[in-house]
Amino acid sequence: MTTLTIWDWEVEKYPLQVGVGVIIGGWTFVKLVNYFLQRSKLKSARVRKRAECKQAKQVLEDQIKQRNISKEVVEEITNLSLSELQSKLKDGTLDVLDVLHAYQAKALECDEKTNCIIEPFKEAEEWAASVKENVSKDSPLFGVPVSLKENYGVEGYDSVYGMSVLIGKPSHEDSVIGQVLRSQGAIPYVRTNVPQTMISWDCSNPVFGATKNPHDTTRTPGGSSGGECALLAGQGSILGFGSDIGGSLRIPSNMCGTYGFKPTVGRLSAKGTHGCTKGQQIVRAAYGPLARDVDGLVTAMKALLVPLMFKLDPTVNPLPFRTEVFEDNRKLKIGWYDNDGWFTPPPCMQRGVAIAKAKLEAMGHTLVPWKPPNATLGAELYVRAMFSDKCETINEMLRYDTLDVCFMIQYTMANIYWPLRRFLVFILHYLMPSLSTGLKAIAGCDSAYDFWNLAVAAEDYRKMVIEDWQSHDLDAVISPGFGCPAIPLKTPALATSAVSYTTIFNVLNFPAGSLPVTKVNAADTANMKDYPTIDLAHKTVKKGMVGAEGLPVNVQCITLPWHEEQCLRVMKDLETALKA
Ligand SMILES: CCCCCCCCCCCCCCCCCC(=O)NCCO
Repeated sequence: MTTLTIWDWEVEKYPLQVGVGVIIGGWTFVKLVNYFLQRSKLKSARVRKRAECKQAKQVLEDQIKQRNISKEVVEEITNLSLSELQSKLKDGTLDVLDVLHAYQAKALECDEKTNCIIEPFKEAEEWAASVKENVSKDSPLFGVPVSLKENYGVEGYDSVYGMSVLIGKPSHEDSVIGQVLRSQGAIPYVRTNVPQTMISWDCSNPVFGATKNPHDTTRTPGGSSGGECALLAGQGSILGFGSDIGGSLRIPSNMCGTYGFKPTVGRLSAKGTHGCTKGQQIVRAAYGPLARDVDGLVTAMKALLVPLMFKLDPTVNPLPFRTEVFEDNRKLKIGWYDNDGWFTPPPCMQRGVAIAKAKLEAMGHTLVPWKPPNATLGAELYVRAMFSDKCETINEMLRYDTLDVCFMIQYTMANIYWPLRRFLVFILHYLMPSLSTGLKAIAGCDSAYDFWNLAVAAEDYRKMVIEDWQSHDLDAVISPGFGCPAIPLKTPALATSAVSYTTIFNVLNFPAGSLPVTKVNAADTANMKDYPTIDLAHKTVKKGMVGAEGLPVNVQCITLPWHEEQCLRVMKDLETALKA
């Protein structure tokens, strides 16, 4: 009888061991093969998607060449402000198609420099023709080209937000905001890039690559609506739309020197938009406009707050734009702060607030020091809510995907094995307290009971901040636009703590807008020598400030929930004072 041997084992002697070994080996082999097959499937999907989008851009570029539109005309049209453009479209000085063609050409030029566009809409010409035929010239956005962040659903187009698994799964209908925009005469013409998962303030992903800042292409444009703001800052868009669950309308506005407005959740419709935190109801995403001036934001809000939106999405508050509140010229009491006590912003951000404060005072408003109490609790609640599912939704979507550098730190922190997490939380508490707080909070919730308690804690925090605000009798508050100006590409994940300046108003669900007030100057960078380097985030910002001269610096204006018009009014006052 022959003896079956594996290596030099006699199988008959160890049947159990061999059996278990074969099962484990076979299972591991099948798992590994499956893993590599799934990864290669996703890689092919990415390659295919990139090629399709490149091809769509190429087709548009060829059309632009054929149209023979001069560079001067493109500049002339794209340099007009929104109100100038609107009046020229209305009185017929400019034709809807010419305006569209100018913006298409300018958008491709911006894309060349910053990689801000995912793809143009193939139907843009058709939509423009339909606007000319069916929409009244008196409609607020008649003939205005608009850009959309990639997570706005558009029938027949994928919303991928850097997750390869979402490639080839197109939306079946347009978002409500998209539908209302088109009914008001707007023409969507391009969709813009975002970071993987959109839970990042950088703007890169393995499908479409990194978007760069038009002011300095070695730096981030911010995120997650980074493609939108890079395009606006390069004059490749006049009006864009994005989303904000932690600052995504305001952070890239601050990095690119553009204007962004986050309304109260439920003021504008979220129907037909996409994201990977849909089931998380403690901090919800708000949708809003991005523009080149405050008038652009106001025009967009007015155009959207109409009966059609309330009909298409009856879950939104049916409150039309209150022009009387926006135009009110009563002098206001405005709180200000330049350090939230959680993350120290560099001197340029504090100077931005000082400029805004002086300008608003010169307009007759009263400015008093105030900041949201307990910013550390605000940051903790934010991170726990965002990762309350222990990152499982994202883990599932990213299982076979390539992880982008913009999400790597969040992913790693969320997935650390619990004994190691406990150990690190304990050690870091003494070395880098804010990192320790973040690491503890990002562990999320252990049960539904835990989640309910988190919801109660967030509610109590909102109540406490509102009471404090009201006890100071404030109408509005101004703060730094973010924790820092644009820092080099790939470094934002190392400075995640800087998001406390924007995330707090998502936890609170207060309307907040961002507008440019100044630029980083040589004195700001020289003053960095005293900047604290207490943890990785501060160190990253300090390093990132080298060579930052000339970058935009924004401030935020904030009001209580549903007071959007008052928030925009403060922004308008500040813009007027700055331009005077
Ligand atoms: C606030 C304290 C941070 C401590 C570090 C812990 C890591 C937590 C990671 C949280 C990152 C949040 C970034 C948010 C950026 C903006 C996201 C956004 O608004 N997206 C729009 C989606 O529609």
